[in-house]
Amino acid sequence: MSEENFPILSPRLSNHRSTPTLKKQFFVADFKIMPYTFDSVIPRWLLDRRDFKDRLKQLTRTDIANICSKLSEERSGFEKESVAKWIKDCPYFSSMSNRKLLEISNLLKTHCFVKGANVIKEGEIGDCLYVILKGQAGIYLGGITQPIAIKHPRNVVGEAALENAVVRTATVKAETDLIVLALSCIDYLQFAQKERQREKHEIKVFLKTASFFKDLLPSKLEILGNTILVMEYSKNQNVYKLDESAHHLYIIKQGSVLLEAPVCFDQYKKIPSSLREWNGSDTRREMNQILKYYGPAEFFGEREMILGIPRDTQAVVTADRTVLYILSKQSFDLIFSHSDKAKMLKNSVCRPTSKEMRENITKKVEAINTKLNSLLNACDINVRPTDRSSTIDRKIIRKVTWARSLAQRYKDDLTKELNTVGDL
Ligand SMILES: Nc1ncnc2c1ncn2[C@@H]1O[C@@H]2COP(=O)(O)O[C@H]2[C@H]1O
Repeated sequence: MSEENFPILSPRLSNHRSTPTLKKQFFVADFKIMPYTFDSVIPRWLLDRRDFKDRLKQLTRTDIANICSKLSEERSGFEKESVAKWIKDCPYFSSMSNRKLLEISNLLKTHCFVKGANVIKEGEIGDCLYVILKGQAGIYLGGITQPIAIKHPRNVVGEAALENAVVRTATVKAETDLIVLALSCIDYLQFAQKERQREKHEIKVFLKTASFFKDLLPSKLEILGNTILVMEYSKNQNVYKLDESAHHLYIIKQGSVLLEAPVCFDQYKKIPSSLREWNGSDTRREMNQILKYYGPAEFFGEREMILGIPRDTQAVVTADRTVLYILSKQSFDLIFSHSDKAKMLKNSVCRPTSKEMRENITKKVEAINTKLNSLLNACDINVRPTDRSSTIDRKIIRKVTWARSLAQRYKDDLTKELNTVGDL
């Protein structure tokens, strides 16, 4: 939600002295849902201040938790609208109509969990779903100690059991102190189920735009649409890391992701130990080689899952608010035949061998080093007056200074390039 669209929530803000009509507006807003926005009452210069923006965000978030801890009859129209606006920003609810969002937001109740507490236990019957308001929740499968995913605010957990009428598919743990908004199973069935079915239909239509999924049989597309989970990621968040077990395939709904592989290589470093002697030692360096960028309607993560190996690449989100559809291995195996998987493997991004990647990087490093050395030579920074007894020519000093600064500038640029060579 952009700051301009933040509803007015804080009573402290309502006492703003420069806006005498504000009290009246609040009074009216309590009876009628009115689309007031911050920038209609707070001066732009104040809204643009970073500390003010941060405080505003904090207040808004806390207030959502406060509003949802009241009984629904005790919430004002304005408060209901604020919660509805907040959940519209969650990918799970984003396509619902405003009227529906208002209905649902009125049913949400605040729950708090301390760090380490179980929010959901795998195998139990699902009685509600949760929208994360503050904190992080880890998803754990079958007693594995490492989470298969970490969910952040605006993500939903516990929807799968309600939507597919199955027991809880995973354990969800509070990774930090956690504030969530709960929607009970009964309320979900009565108010959200229909909208979710419509959304699932839209997911199926979207999946048909993704290569490989467009030719799927309708029955398989049905399973795909019904079992797929949606999750939002922020920029630089890892979708998966190296050596993790491969449990999922990911389809990009919006945003972008890059796939990279680490390359280790030994560097021989020489350090002078005396006037004529050098000591050398091998140091191990690791660089990430970018394999591919993925955008909307593309999918990734299938290769290791099909081969049954741990992740030998890592996937990193490169755009804020990237939304991914997640397909579990179980559903994947149900939908795709052996020949489908073989075809997928053939089309999947070709991961160069470590040797190839090493050679590739070494070549680039050498090219940069050559460039650097020729630059330093061209600058001729060791120029000295030939006549030892004469005083050093001022012109030469100036030339040396200039040449040195030029060399330094290029050296800095090239060193930077050298450090990021893995990204080339
Ligand atoms: N692979 C996954 N990725 C992200 N979230 C998951 C995954 N598997 C299960 N979950 C979430 O964990 C929840 C456990 O309870 P549910 O099965 O009701 O709903 C599940 C999803 O919200």
